[in-house]
Amino acid sequence: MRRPVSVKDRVAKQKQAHPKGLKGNKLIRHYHNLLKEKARLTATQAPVQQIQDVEQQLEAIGIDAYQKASQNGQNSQKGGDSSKILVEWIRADPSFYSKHPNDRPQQMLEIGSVSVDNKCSTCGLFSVTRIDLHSSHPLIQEQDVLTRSPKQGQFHGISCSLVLNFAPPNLRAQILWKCSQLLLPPNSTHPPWFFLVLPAPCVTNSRYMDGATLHSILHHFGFTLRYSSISKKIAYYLYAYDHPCSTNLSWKKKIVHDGPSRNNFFIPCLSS
Ligand SMILES: C[S@@+](CC[C@H](N)C(=O)[O-])C[C@H]1O[C@@H](n2cnc3c(N)ncnc32)[C@H](O)[C@@H]1O
Repeated sequence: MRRPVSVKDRVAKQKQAHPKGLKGNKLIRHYHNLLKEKARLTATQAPVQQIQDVEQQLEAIGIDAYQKASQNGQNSQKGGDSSKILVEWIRADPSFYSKHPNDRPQQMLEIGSVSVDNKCSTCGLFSVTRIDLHSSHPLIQEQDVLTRSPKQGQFHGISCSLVLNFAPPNLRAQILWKCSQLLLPPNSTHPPWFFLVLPAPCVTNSRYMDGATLHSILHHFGFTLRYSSISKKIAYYLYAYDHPCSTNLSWKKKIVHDGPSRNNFFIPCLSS
């Protein structure tokens, strides 16, 4: 049986390697591990010095290098552009894709945008508003989705690809709630849609989360699963926003699959 390696140990091991030497997926993974370590230290009220040490390691890698690595992962030659799947699903479903030209392009919000020429931007179906915590292009607004107001516009669809796993656990439910508010009102015939992409292990190898748990949580936010596809690395989900978001959200964290080599990914939801 493989011994579990804690985030703390993984961070310590990677620290020995010079961060500038890390590339591609290794860099992305290390950056995520540092973010998790920072969240863990902050939650356990660890000494400020330890938190600053992790922050310095994050700075040494730099958000630019992290986003560049994410952009390269989206490169079509590497088959990494998740919006290709989104476009296929939307095109194939008449409830999401009206044949009437007056209904196009649909207004779409891309959260965590690192590229302006991925499939959702070039397919002609959508007019894309792109936001990211750290803009890497003039057509990407620098904005935290949590600070965005529905008054700035409501959307037919939202793409939230590899963002929830990047966000600290305590903000994940807030991001889902915000997405429900930034979509047009729920509709059962022609519903607004929500495209969620997660690293597959968040649902296939988490102690606290599996597909059924994820979809039940998302259902509380107004989303019903329509399409899913899981590869070894990535899980893709398209939800219909077809009922109102619950006002009393509460989901107790409980172990759904136990085992030593599992991760702790979860979406903590507190009742209001
Ligand atoms: C791994 S990258 C994902 C890039 C791309 N969407 C993809 O699927 O490859 C995660 C991005 O989400 C952004 N992000 C995380 N939290 C966010 C928030 N609250 N608001 C806007 N962007 C956020 C980060 O800045 C980062 O660029």
